Amino acid sequence: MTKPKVLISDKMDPNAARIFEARGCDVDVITGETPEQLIARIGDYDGLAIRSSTRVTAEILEAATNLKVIGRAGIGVDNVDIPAASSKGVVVMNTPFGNSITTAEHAIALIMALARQIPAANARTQAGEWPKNDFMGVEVTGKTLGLIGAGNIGAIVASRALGLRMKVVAYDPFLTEERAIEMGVEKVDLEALIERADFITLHTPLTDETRNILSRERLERTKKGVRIVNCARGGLIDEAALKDLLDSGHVAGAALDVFAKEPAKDSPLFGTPGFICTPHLGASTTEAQVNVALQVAEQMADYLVNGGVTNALNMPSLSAEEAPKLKPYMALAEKLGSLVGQLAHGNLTRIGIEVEGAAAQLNIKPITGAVLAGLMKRYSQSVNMVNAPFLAKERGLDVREIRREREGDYQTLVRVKVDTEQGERSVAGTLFGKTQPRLVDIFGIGIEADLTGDMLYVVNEDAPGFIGSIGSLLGKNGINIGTFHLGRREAGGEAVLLLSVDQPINQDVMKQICDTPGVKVVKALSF
Ligand SMILES: NC(=O)C1=CN([C@@H]2O[C@H](COP(=O)(O)OP(=O)(O)OC[C@H]3O[C@@H](n4cnc5c(N)ncnc54)[C@H](O)[C@@H]3O)[C@@H](O)[C@H]2O)C=CC1
Ligand SMILES: O=C(O)C(=O)COP(=O)(O)O
Repeated sequence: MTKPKVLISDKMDPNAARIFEARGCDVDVITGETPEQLIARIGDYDGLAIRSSTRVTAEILEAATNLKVIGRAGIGVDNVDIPAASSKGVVVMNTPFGNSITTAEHAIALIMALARQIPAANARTQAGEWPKNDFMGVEVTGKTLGLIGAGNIGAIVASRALGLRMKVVAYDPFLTEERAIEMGVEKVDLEALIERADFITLHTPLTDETRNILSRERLERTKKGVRIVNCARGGLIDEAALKDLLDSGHVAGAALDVFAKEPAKDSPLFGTPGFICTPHLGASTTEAQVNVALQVAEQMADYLVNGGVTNALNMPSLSAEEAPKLKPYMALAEKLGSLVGQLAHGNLTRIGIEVEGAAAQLNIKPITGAVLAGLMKRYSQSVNMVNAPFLAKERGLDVREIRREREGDYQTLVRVKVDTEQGERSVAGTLFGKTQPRLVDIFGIGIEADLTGDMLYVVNEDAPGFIGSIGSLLGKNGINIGTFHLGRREAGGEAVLLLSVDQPINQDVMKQICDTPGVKVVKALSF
């Protein structure tokens, strides 16, 4: 049998190559190549091991004719086009915990560096100035740290900050009161955090929701003298606004490990008084790099040699026997979870997963995993069907599974119920033709829809002419409708319109839909 071939394309601890070889893979280490060079080379490889420098785009995946697995020695996978990898059948794995402590420690180091202006004081002292009177610092003891994102790294930062006798207030839509109490932090909403924090530190992935989370408007509402740290992802902060507010003195200090554009070689922030930066060093300790290198090589080799799946972001872990029966239900479950995640606002505290009829005869754990993965995927890049139940438990989400005999019209039904701040809401779906997922109930309104691609969700008052007005509004804006699904509570009552479109709907068109008479709720969805 020929050995699987692995390419390590980013600088990685040498333990990774050793493990690949010990586990029966051939390995090449070729770092720093251009995309064109990687495109020319990638066709030879079964596995690609990366950190954050290699961008695995759709073009690279197109050329990767033998590729079976991409392993990220680290956490963030925003440099991998996961939908493109999935559609090519390439498994994407990461190492969700290996560098968390190290990154949290970097955030704490930057908080201390800001409080005492250590980099500037160091530079001027070594230049022979002895500027003892120019660097009055602040104590962190008793100060309020605003934590945006209370996942793995955020929780470690909170524990260290509490040790420094800071008060920690945290904003995270998935943080429950119980988990906040366990962490010793006060759960707050984002606006309260912005107004109360003396220091702010970011620990979220970069998603459509978190992009620009520290916008100009929010930065302007921070406390005068606030100090800000970002060791998560560039793009979370409006860098131009940060520069203006540092210049005006409203923001006393900012420390960035990550930038919207990396490598950052000419940022306008460079040289601004109060500004500190490091070149994406959050994960750069010997300990973390050994952890992630060993783990990624073990996981990738296990997949290439034995077919075992661990920490995959786009594939469930399943035995060969169960897989074919469960897969269509899992696809349905993932879509229902994703729908609820996109539509339910506020803090989710309880999730009920009811499986009825044919599906209830199977092992429903993967169905639960798929619902939770769908539900949480907009909050965390690292979530998958394997780790979603664990993450839900860790965050204190109350997950209830119920299986029952067939009761209603459908041979099989999967229902997802969530308790939100607006009360209980539920959606349900079934399989058509044994394999095709279909939504059949949305918040108590019967409908029949395939959840796929870009979609538009509208709640409106049922009235003559409404559907035509939405159709012509989309047509006027050059947006082609793929499928069109309708449901209503009763004639003249609340109605739901769910349609698939051939391209994402921009903000301007969303606003026009919002302004259409009779519209109560509008949301762009993506599956
Ligand atoms: N600078 C560096 O070298 C490193 C950076 N990172 C980055 O740190 C970030 C956090 O990593 P982990 O803690 O491991 O991830 P995680 O998935 O454990 O936690 C992320 C948290 O962000 C929360 N979140 C999602 N959307 C949110 C929103 N709109 N507002 C507030 N919170 C939101 C999630 O609920 C979750 O609790 C990732 O972006 C990762 O890529 C990770 C390692 C090294
Ligand atoms: O793990 C992550 O998300 C990181 O950002 C670490 O990036 P790196 O592996 O140091 O390029």
